[in-house]
Amino acid sequence: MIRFENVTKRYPDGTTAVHELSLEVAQGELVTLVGPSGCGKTTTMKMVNRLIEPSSGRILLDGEDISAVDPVELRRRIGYVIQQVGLFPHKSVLDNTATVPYLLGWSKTERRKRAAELLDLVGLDPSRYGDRYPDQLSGGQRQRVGVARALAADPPVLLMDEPFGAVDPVVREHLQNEFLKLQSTLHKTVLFVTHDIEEAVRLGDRIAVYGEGRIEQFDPPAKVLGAPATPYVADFVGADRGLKRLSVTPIERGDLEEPPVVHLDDPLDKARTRMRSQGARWAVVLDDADELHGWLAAEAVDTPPKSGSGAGAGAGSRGSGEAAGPPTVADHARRMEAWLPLGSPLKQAFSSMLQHDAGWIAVLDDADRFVGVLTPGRLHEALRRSIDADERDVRRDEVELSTVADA
Ligand SMILES: Nc1ncnc2c1ncn2[C@@H]1O[C@H](COP(=O)(O)OP(=O)(O)OP(=O)(O)O)[C@@H](O)[C@H]1O
Repeated sequence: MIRFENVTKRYPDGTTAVHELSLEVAQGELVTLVGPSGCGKTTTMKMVNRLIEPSSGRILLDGEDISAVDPVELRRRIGYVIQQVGLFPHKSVLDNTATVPYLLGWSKTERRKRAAELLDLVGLDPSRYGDRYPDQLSGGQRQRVGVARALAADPPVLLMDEPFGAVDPVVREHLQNEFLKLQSTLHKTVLFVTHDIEEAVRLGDRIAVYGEGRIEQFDPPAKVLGAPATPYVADFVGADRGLKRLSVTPIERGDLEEPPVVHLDDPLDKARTRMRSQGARWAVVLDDADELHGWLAAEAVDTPPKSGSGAGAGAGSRGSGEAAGPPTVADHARRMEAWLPLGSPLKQAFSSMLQHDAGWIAVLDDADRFVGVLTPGRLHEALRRSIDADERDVRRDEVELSTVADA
């Protein structure tokens, strides 16, 4: 979708901001450009909407050389979001959002309708915020208006230059998550500049790590963290890259343990037999609808209270007024709050274990069915697996490269 071919930008004072850059961003892909201040990220980005012209090389958009496209027409196809947002202070939020539809000559009704839709999309209620002025918004809300405005004419391409750079870390994380959610439905082709490696890792399908004016590595986040291509990249991603990697490695089925599973209405004897036969100290408890209820500890099963005592921490404990039958799992089951969907990052699993002070967390599939549990040991193995996979990839690349070199 966006293709740089040997693009160089030399400024009149002799500074080479970008040197022989070749890079391809696929349709619907989000590529983050990350690197220290002054390495040429913004220059790269501004060459795509022709705010800056390359000194040599060419840039293709959807196969078309952009140097032949009228810049105004080109910019209609490209949404642009910058750190200082650049909202018009004397215009309402609704009118700011409708800037591009206005320039495109849409009727007032059409523009306002579209602007309202977009404000909704970025999480701002148009009836509450539409008539406000930018200085009546928080920094995070202004950034949202910036994103809504960039999306107004539904451009296939978005350029985002440190769009969340000016807000505090908590708001930033919130905006990043919202943006990811938005991107998962809109599938724009996005070039996203940041100097924050955490942000690059969290958002990017692929990351281009810039050294001075050139790309040191262009790979998916897990690979940049797991197998930095050069000492420069290793240094840039930081010594704690193993930790950062937790946030880009998803929980897979193969990572999970399968503890004994019992149901709330199972007799305790049956649960005991099942747990003993698997040598387990606990079992996962499901309700009638096969949904996760919680867990059952072996101690509770081993030393059951006298029948009919109604003891137990479980939400399913029966009231004292009921006829006392043989004890069931419900009498002793405990609620379990620590669960995550399959595919969640390992980091979330780790933080959930800490938050709930749990030695494991339950993992559910898309339909909320229980599939297994992740334990600290399995989490470590999952991390190891993803590092090993990348090392294998790197070795394969080396083999391919040397084969090409030998040919
Ligand atoms: N108009 C200009 N004239 C001369 N040099 C420039 C001009 N604009 C940028 N530069 C230089 O080009 C290099 C790359 O700048 P650029 O703004 O692309 O970097 P960046 O990676 O986006 O930095 P930052 O993260 O600080 O925004 C820098 O050395 C900068 O000083």
